Amino acid sequence: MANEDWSCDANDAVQLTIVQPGEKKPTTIATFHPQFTYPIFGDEERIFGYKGLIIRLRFAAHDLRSHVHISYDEKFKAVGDTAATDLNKTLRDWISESAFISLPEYEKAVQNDENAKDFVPPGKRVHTYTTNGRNYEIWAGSLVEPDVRALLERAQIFVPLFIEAGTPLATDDPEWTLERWTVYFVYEVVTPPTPTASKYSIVGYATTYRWWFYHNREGKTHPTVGNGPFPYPEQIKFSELPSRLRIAQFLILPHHHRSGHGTQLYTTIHKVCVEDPTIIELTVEDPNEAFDELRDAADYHILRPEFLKRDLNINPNPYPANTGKKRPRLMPTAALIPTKTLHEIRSKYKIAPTQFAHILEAFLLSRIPLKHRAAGNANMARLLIKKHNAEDENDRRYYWWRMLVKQRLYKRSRDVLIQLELNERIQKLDETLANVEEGYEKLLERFGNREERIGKMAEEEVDPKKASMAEGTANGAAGRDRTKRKYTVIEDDEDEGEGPAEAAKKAKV
Ligand SMILES: CC(=O)SCCNC(=O)CCNC(=O)[C@H](O)C(C)(C)COP(=O)(O)OP(=O)(O)OC[C@H]1O[C@@H](n2cnc3c(N)ncnc32)[C@H](O)[C@@H]1OP(=O)(O)O
Repeated sequence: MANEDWSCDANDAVQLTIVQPGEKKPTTIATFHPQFTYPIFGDEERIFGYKGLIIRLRFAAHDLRSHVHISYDEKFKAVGDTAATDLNKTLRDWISESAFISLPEYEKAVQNDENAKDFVPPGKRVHTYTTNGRNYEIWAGSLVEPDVRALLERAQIFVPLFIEAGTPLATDDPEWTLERWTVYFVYEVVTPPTPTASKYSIVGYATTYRWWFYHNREGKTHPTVGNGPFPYPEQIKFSELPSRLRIAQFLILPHHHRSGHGTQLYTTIHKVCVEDPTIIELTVEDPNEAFDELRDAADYHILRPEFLKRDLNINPNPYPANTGKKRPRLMPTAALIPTKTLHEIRSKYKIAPTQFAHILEAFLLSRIPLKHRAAGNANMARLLIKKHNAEDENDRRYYWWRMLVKQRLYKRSRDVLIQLELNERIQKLDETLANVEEGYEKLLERFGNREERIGKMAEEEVDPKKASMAEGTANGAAGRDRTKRKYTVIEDDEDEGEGPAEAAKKAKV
């Protein structure tokens, strides 16, 4: 029989189920398939040797107590070296031994869990919110805490299954390094299904770690080498050194997608950063497209009120009146935008430089009326002739907006660009600008739609508290026409000069 007949799609075969105690035995809250299985079953994401294979991974909704159950109609009888994949062996590398008990034993343990009623997520509660009349809590705890580690160990199987190039954290590292990590758990607070069941039901989680922030000690005295004993007598606490906070893994379970939980979780982590004087900046380790979109929308929501308060806009007349027709060679950046104020805002909100530039550029674009932008069919040929001498001040603003973005893009990729012929360099920069601009237009459209929806809900005299909480849900209806940030030659990565080399999404403790 051909090999294909005995091979099946691993993403279809694996089914994840969230369970909770029921009247007599556990019931299913949700079942979903993984997005990826290549870390477990290889690049082809196929499993050989079974017909009708189902690998069911069960998780208790509150503490993620796990269970592996494998069933199939037929198994391939080994011929020489060709044998069916040893599923028990393969899965044991990823899931703890305790998950390999019999199904009745597992169901009994979930159904009769005496501790479930008193379960509270580990760490401390840092945020609560309501969406669509349902209540949620976000809890955060250090990886040093054993109960945080225990829960994370059970949750980590979701990393290879849902985060591309994600690897589970090593939780057995020394305490001083575990101290750098904080884990955030999102839970729904439900009416317990039975008198002994938990009121907590998992929604998602994120891990963050502190990364040393090198201070540019400009103008300050240089540190000197001391002759004191080493290690230092007073203990250095890594959780208190000036740091960047980096989001490593971020996951909302599929049955809770597009309800605003990711936004709530990100915004909570951001708020914690802003309130912590030892954290200088919030960064993200190798974000994917969906996370980029989430972060852009959330950061835009955070920064827009501040930008509006400061009435930020591009100065359409950056040159002094006596400049005449001759244009100075240098970009008049400081005359176009208030660079000092922007630096203050960025430091206050602790947004990484490139991310801040994205949000600022999108905002400045939004201040130019649509008909003066490419997206509103502005007369580009005319603009490219008239440049900063265009009669209409919004045309001049748009000209300068394009120049500001090009300036940033050029600075970031100077090394690549200077190797190209001038014409090619200009063309690549123009193409990249067009892609970046397209991304901003989409962000603005999504943001506008969302604000409109929220406005409508308020008009319909929905309870105002509910309307604001429902923001996340309202998000769900926005346009689905998405593109990844596209760069022609220019890679636009995080601004983390001395971050660890993370080619893959590899979390290092
Ligand atoms: C640092 C990292 O770990 S990167 C990896 C991120 N994690 C993953 O990809 C794991 C699997 N996916 C997930 O966990 C979730 O889909 C997340 C975290 C990406 C998004 O969580 P959600 O709770 O669904 O996001 P939320 O409802 O707050 O959406 C907010 C905005 O994010 C963007 N967004 C969310 N999901 C997607 C998606 N799949 N594709 C594109 N944009 C998305 C949208 O702009 C959305 O607003 P909209 O709904 O108004 O269009």
